[in-house]
Amino acid sequence: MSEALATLREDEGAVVILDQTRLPGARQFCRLSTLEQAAEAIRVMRVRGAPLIGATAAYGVALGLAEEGGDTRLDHVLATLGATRPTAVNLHWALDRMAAVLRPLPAASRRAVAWTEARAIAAEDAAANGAIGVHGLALLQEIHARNLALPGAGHSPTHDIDCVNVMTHCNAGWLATVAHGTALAPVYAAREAGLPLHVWVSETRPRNQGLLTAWELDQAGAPHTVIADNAAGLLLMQGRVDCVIVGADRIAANGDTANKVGTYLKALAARAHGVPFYVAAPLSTIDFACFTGGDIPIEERDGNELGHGLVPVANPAFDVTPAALITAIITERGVCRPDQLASLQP
Ligand SMILES: CSC[C@H]1O[C@H](OP(=O)(O)O)[C@H](O)[C@@H]1O
Repeated sequence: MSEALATLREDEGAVVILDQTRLPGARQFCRLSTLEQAAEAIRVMRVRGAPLIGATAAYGVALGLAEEGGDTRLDHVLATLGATRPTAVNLHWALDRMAAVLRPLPAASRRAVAWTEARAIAAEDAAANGAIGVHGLALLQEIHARNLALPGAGHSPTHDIDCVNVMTHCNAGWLATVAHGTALAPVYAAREAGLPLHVWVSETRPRNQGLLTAWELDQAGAPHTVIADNAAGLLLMQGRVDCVIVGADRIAANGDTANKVGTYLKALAARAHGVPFYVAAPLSTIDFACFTGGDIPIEERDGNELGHGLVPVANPAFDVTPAALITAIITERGVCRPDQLASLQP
């Protein structure tokens, strides 16, 4: 991916982000120079996606300490950023990590160290997602080999058996991270490996992040088809999906997973039709302090995103998929069953 496509980069004491509220129509960049600008960018989803929200919050701490770094200021900076969005644990994980590094330091040295730590969080996210791509590719290669061994391979009435058909929900591509993406990382790795692949892209109402996924895949020259969210069940029933791969905003210790609203319905339909359902996420998205999905705060966003003020609406931004419906979780440390997460605990 070229630098010009980067979601977030440093620029002389500020942070330049790709404004995702302008995509897919326009590729517009925003310069964040203050704590308030960083908080607003997260809150209104100029940057979005759990890992990218975490990295942006980390840089937001550095921006917030530009003038002074005393305890009161640090508390205000952490509270301001922590109040932006509740569900993606990466935001709170990043702020906790920044606090742990900065609190023991004298106020005068906190600013420089904050930039260094934010830079490390961003670099670690990119590396983790690259590894997710490698582990996810192995799964796709297994599916491809299994398909080719099927009787009548290549003569499916509904789709090309030689091609691995992946379904995804929302956007968990490089736009949602510092680099590579999570759910789309195996897709990009498959492209590089020459594995024939097609992606069913769920539009993902009401913010239609699926169109971000389509924009990404178009940029990559990856075959894809956008579908209405409600069409997923038919495609799964018709045998036109070989696996579902989604991202995550918070994975509880038991493997229950919060992700964009609509994920749970796809998991139910996938299980009903024997299609493997994978969650792809870095370890920074696993919240071991959260025992089950019932403990995950679900963000309720402004109803105007859905009803435009004309009708009464409910607008939960996420839902929780029970671990029992998740075939495996693809992390930078490998692929594991939801009931094996404890082995990944730091
Ligand atoms: C790689 S995490 C992507 C994750 O975040 C998205 O939520 P939002 O667009 O509201 O930030 C969605 O749940 C994606 O799966």
